[in-house]
Amino acid sequence: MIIDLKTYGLTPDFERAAAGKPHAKLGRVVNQQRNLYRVLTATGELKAQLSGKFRHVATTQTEFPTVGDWVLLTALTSDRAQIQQVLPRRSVLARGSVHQAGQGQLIAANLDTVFICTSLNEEFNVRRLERYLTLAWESRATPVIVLTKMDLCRDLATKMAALETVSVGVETIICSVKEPASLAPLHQYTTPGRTVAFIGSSGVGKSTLINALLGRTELVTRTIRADDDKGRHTTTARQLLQLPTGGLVIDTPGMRELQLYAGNLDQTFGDVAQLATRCRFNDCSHQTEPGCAVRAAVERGELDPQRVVSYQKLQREMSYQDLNARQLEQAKIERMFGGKRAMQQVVRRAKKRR
Ligand SMILES: Nc1nc2c(ncn2[C@@H]2O[C@H](COP(=O)(O)OP(=O)(O)OP(=O)(O)O)[C@@H](O)[C@H]2O)c(=O)[nH]1
Ligand SMILES: [Zn+2]
Repeated sequence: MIIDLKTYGLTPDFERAAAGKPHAKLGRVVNQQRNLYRVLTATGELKAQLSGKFRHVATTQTEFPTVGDWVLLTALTSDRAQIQQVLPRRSVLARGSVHQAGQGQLIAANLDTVFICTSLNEEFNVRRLERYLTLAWESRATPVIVLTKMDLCRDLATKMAALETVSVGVETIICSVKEPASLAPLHQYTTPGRTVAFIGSSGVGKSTLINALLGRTELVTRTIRADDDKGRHTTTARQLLQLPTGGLVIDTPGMRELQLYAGNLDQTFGDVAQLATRCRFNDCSHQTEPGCAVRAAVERGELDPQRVVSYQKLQREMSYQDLNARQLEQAKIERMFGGKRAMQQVVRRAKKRR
């Protein structure tokens, strides 16, 4: 069997990166189950594990392969191989602080587009969308907002207006699987060799959309899935699937479990960050400090106070990501009591009272 890896997204960049190792096999990770990977190579699919050296040398989570990665392998038997190296990624979707600390949990690599799905019925929530956007920007793939279940939406104009406050510079696609023509804009991102993924809360219609793009019922949607049936996938061995348009879609369990993590605050909260530069104090918390430009904007009615709350929440979470357990405890104490000494006083006073 000879497979043209270009149909699996191979680009000249990856070819060049592999050229230095002519004896190694080049392949793309199409499935990961713990330490067991399935890798598609020009001569077929191989079951692969990490080489001893790889495990020995790797120090952070982000160095390990994930679905979508291009890897170099040495074959052991006709269907088994060892992964020697992960080629530099074009993008990587992760939760946690991959880019700062290298310890985030990888979800998928080498994506061109991340479709952020949110349904136009009761699920619609701009703040949540904002967080998914942050995550997508961090990945270095291009985010595209997909508003699903248009057929169930009665106040599109209100929702679009709310959306515009956070979606600057991001294309938005409004669609419904009930109207196949509305899915056409998705196809421009799934041209041959391009890789996409769908993220968003449970039930917004990700599986339904992927099935529609695949033209077959590959993924079990909520309507089909019985209540006691835990598994969402049918017998699919691949988490990276080819679409009839020639594009590729990655759908891993991690993508479904994606927790909302903060990333580049300035990207999604550009307006707040801009205002904050005009606060009198550099480390202004925008709560009680004099000369706070952020609070002033809220008071003038120019900035949604809810947005400031989200910004501060994300800011706190971000600083948390890089702290170890002990530092976390310290930070918590500081927030509650204004420092360790203050806490000790609180404790002493409490003891005295007893
Ligand atoms: N009316 C309407 N229903 C839809 C549409 N898209 C999906 N649904 C329904 O929404 C429900 C959830 O769809 P799924 O595709 O399973 O949602 P999901 O995002 O994959 O959910 P998880 O697997 O839990 O992450 C199903 O009952 C679908 O039939 C749509 O465009 N219009
Ligand atoms: Zn301030």
